[in-house]
Amino acid sequence: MQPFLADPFDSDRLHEECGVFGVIGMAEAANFVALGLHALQHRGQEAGGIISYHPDKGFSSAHRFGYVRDNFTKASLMETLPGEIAIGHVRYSTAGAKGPAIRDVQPFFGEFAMGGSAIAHNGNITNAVALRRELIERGSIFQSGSDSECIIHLMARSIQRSIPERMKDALRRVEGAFSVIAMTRTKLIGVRDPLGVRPLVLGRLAGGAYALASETCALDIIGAEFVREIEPGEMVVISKGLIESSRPFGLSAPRFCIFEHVYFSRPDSIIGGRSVYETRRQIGVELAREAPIDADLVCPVPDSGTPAAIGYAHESGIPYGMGIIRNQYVGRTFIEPTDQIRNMGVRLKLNVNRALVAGKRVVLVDDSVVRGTTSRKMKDMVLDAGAAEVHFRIASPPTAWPCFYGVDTPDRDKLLAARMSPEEMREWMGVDSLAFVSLDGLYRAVGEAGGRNDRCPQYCDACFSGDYPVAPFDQLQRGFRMKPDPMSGDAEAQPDQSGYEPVDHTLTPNSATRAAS
Ligand SMILES: O=P(O)(O)OC[C@H]1O[C@H](OP(=O)(O)OP(=O)(O)O)[C@H](O)[C@@H]1O
Ligand SMILES: NC(=O)CC[C@H](N)C(=O)O
Ligand code: SF4
Ligand SMILES: [Mg+2]
Repeated sequence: MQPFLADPFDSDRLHEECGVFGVIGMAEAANFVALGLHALQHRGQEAGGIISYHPDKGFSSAHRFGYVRDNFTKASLMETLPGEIAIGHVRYSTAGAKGPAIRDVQPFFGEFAMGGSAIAHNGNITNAVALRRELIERGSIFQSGSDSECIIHLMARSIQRSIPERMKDALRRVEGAFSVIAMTRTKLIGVRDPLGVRPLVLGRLAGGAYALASETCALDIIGAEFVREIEPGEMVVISKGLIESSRPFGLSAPRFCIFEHVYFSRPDSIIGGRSVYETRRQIGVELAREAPIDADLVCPVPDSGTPAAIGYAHESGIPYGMGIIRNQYVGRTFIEPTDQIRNMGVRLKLNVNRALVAGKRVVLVDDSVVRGTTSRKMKDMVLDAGAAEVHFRIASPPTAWPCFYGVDTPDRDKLLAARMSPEEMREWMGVDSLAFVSLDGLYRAVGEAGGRNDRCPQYCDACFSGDYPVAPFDQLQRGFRMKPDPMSGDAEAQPDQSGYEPVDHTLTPNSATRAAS
């Protein structure tokens, strides 16, 4: 039996995608990092790590599997992480060993001529396989199977004289998505890729201390004031209470991940000046306008479907109720269950509130459909409980393409929307009606009144549209076929509405990058 297994019941879902946090200028900085990582736990539950620096004791590090609360709360461990500067990482892997491997857990550390440096990366490097091959051929000795380790080796090869300059050199060679927090003996560094696919924010604490975090909810937990987002393509270097900003990359139009608004970020975070909760509620409003239905009750699939269900109920005037109750104690640290328990699937996490749904025409609202497992099982459970009708409303467009930018997505042939039209999905789920918010509706909900600008999309929405803002180099090398560009005149080559074409499904982000390690 394995001591730790990522949620055995959702091995084929979209998984979260790492959280990063750093503090400079606070005594016992590692304790603040532990709190920040705890607030970011939803972004990765596989493992976590913290590195700190103390002038007398040098760099110290701890990497552990499992939840932050089970590891980084023990005084005996936290005492080993002294100093006023520290960074940390919670991980859901997109690369590296298949199965838990402590050597892949971040932050990573490197010793350079001008001193040590540690980095923590959220995102996924789309040319990591190629970079790794090149680096190994030139003599680099990799310690892990992670894509993120390439950054340390590229820094080691740079001829620049300071660590921030070496980071710039390194990151100019890296393609894909990265929000990186780094530290030296005296500096805290934050940088976002030119498209700003993944989030990163700056916070201020009393006495000239600063924090960098994936989301604002992690600033709230330590009482830091939100200052601003790190801009796409920006690097900030914080030292002695001063912040230096630079733009190491050429200018590009930003393409923030729209799925952060739909699902990944916490609803109490603020992204792009917008409350994530309010955006999700607004998606529900758009859904109710686009896909109205005559029904008696609107129920969220908790927790992630809740704000959209509130919006749907408000806009439609149909009463809202908690027809599905989530067991808050279902964790992700189960030991491997027997097949019998595994087959119970979502039943262990979600249960129907029979008294509420019996005899009613129920609208179930969820944030996304990936494999369709949740929706299909929920429909059965709600009907078993005596509901008269079940209608599904989904607060995102059909997820038909894998993410190569830091979200662990199932193989493409397991994505329901890659194989079926919405009507086929409805039939397969066995529900009375099924509707997804349109891409334009989603864009309106995130504040783009005119919807999606197809010529220059305002967000990354590749998992819905197949329009990848950064060509996934390693994947293309391994046979992944992108949807033909409609602007190039090849559009007729598309086989169906979702753009599905059978591809080599062994080449998912994980297996592809893992194969190289
Ligand atoms: O179509 P499927 O393959 O079933 O995946 C979709 C479901 O997965 C996610 O929930 P999940 O239960 O993983 O996590 P949550 O508790 O954060 O909503 C998402 O919110 C959907 O409910
Ligand atoms: N989900 C992430 O952001 C993962 C970061 C990095 N690619 C890793 O596998 O560890
Ligand atoms: S492909 Fe989807 S999940 Fe991945 S970055 Fe783009 S919008 Fe986000
Ligand atoms: Mg869910």
